[in-house]
Amino acid sequence: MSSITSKKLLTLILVLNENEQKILLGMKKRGFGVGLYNGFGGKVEPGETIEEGARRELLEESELEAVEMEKIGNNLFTFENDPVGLDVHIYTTTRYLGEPHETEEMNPQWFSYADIPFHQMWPDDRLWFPYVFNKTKFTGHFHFAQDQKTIISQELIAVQHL
Ligand SMILES: Cc1cc(-c2ccco2)c2oc(N)nc2c1
Repeated sequence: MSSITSKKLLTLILVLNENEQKILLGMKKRGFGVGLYNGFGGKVEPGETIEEGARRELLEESELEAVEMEKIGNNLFTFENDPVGLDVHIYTTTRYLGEPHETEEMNPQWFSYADIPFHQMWPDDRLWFPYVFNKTKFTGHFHFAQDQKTIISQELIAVQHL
């Protein structure tokens, strides 16, 4: 049972090449989640919408500009003995401009849907990525042990609207 007293608002954007059934993931080069592949994203700045924040982070971290984005999910991540939860708003984009390039934060790489490196990603990803590929909107709550690696409990619900 998590007893958070505050939440940090974060974004995560997944770039999909639907024709080739590939997803663009970034290898995180520093900071929180370093050494793991993930979508692109980060904090929402004051004065920007969550979607604008997601678009900005994608551009900063991959040099791609999302033309359209679809809201696909919302995950709450909580940790044992930590009063701050992470409220992560998740988007996909299939229409984007530019080519992905390595940046200070991320080293981008395309993966076939069948070859996603889940063993080098956050352990929750393998649970909710199928919702993304099926375009099923979802809300999730993943409660982590203090090691930030082990999921103690989880809830994942398909929803009609986010
Ligand atoms: C605990 C946790 C955090 C994040 C995160 C940090 C910043 C944006 O997302 C995750 O991202 C994914 N895919 N699983 C995650 C688990």
